[in-house]
Amino acid sequence: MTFDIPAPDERARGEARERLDGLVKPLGALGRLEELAAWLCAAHGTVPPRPLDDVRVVVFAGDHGVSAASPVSAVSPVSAYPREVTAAMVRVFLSGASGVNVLARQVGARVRVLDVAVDGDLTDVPPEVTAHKVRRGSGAIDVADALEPGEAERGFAAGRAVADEEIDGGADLLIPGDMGIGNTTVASALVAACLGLPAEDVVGAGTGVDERGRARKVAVVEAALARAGSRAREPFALLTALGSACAAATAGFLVQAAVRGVPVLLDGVFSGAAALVAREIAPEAARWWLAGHRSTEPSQAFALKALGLEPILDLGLRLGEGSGAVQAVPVLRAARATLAEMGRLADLA
Ligand SMILES: O=C(O)c1ccc[n+]([C@@H]2O[C@H](COP(=O)([O-])O)[C@@H](O)[C@H]2O)c1
Ligand SMILES: Cc1cc2nc[nH]c2cc1C
Repeated sequence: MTFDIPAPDERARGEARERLDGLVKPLGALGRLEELAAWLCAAHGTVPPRPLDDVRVVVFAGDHGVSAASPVSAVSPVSAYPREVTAAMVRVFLSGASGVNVLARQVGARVRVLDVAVDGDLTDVPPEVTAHKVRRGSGAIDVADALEPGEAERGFAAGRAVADEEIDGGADLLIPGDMGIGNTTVASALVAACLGLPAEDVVGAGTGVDERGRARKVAVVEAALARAGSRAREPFALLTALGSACAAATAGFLVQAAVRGVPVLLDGVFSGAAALVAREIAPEAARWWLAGHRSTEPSQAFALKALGLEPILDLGLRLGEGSGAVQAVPVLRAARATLAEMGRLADLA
C-alpha cells in the first residue's frame, strides 16, 4: 500500500516564524503558541493559517474480546466496567449527553459516532451509525487473533472512507475518538509490539482497575505478544493478531487525513496506539498529527514520545472519546489568532 501524502509547506513555516518574531511581544514570548501557529501555517501553506471553524470528532466504537466476562466472574477481567457499556454509550453519544458531546459543544465541534465492532446488533440506531460495521466484537487477543483475515484491511478502508466523508463535508480539523470497554489492554499490546516494550511498562489502570486487575492486563498483553510473534513486524498482521477493527479504522482515518492534508489532533491512549500503527503503514502521515493532550496511561506517553509529539494539554484526563483533544482546540485557535491579529513591532510609535 502506498499513499500520496503532501509535505507540509516549509516556506510557509519559515515565513510564519519571521512574522511571529516581528509581532508586538518579546522574541519567543508566546512559547508553544508560536510553534503551533507555525505548524498550522505549514499545514495550510498560508500565513496566517485559515480559521479552524469546522472541527469534527469521529468516535470509533467497538468491543474487544479481552473484556468478556470469564466463567467464574461476571465482571470483565481487564476493565473496571462491563462490556455492555460500549453499546449503551453509543446511544449516549447519539443523545448528545456524553462527555465528549458536552466538551465539543463548548468549542463548537461536531461529534459523530460509528459502530465499527460493537458486540451486538444496534437495531435502534440510525443506519448511518452501523454503515461501516466490520464485525461484532473481536477475538480475545491472549488466546486468539483479534480479526479474521482481511478484516484489518476492511477496517482501515472504512476509517479512510469516513475521513473522506468528513473532509468532503468541510472539516478543517479531525479528532479521532474511541469507545470500547477493554480497549486500553489492546492499545497497550499494540504499543508494546510496535516499540518492543515489556507489557509491565505499558499497561495502566484504564477505567480504574486495581493492582490485581492491572496484573491480569499485563498477563493478557504478554500472552498476546507471545502469540503474535513475528507477525508484529507487519502492521496489518499486527492489527489482525492483537489489534481490533476500531484500531484499524482509526489508523485508516489518520492516514487519510494526511493524504488530504487535513490536520489531526490525537486524543488519548487508543488514538496514540493507532497512530503508531498508522505510521508504520504510512510514515509521512505523522507530519499531519498533533497530540491534543496527555492521558494518564503509560502506553500513551510511550506512543507520543516515539511519534515525537509533545501534548498540548495535560489535564489528567483518561476518558477517551476524543475528549482531551477537543480541549486543545481553543489553544490551536488562539495560536492562529496571534498571527492573524497581533500588531507589529515595526509599527510601534
Ligand atoms: O484515552 C484515555 O486516556 C483513556 C484511559 C482510560 C480509559 N479510557 C476509555 O475507557 C475505555 C477503556 O478502558 P478499559 O479500562 O475498559 O480498558 C475506553 O472506552 C476508553 O475510551 C480512555
Ligand atoms: C461510562 C463510561 C464512559 C466512557 N467513555 C469512554 N470510555 C468510557 C467508559 C465508561 C465506563
